[in-house]
Amino acid sequence: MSERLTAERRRAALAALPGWQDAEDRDAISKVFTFADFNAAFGFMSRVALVAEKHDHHPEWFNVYRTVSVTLSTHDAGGVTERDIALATAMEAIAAATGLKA
Ligand SMILES: C[C@H](O)[C@H](O)[C@H]1CNC2=NC(N)=NC(=O)C2=N1
Repeated sequence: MSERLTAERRRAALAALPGWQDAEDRDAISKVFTFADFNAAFGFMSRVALVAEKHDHHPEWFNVYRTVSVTLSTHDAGGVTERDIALATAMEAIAAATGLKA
């Protein structure tokens, strides 16, 4: 669970996660979510926070009004692992239920 992904696994995982891409400046994955309004953005963050704490795996994120910019990596592994893919997948499900802007 906490070894860095092979290039092949990483490509396949990203292909299944719309909007997620390799971070520009480090070994991580990132996405900018845009919600309908601040309420939806903060509701998303609140729900994700509960999942993150449960998994003991936490996003780096930055919120401005209705956007939430997220970066995920596994610090101990120095890169992207299945733990990041699992959290990104959970974030997709939560975002879909939270009021994403079309
Ligand atoms: C001690 C604790 O398990 C670690 O610091 C956890 C906490 N949350 C974490 N979150 C993320 N994204 N990466 C980590 O490596 C990480 N490590």
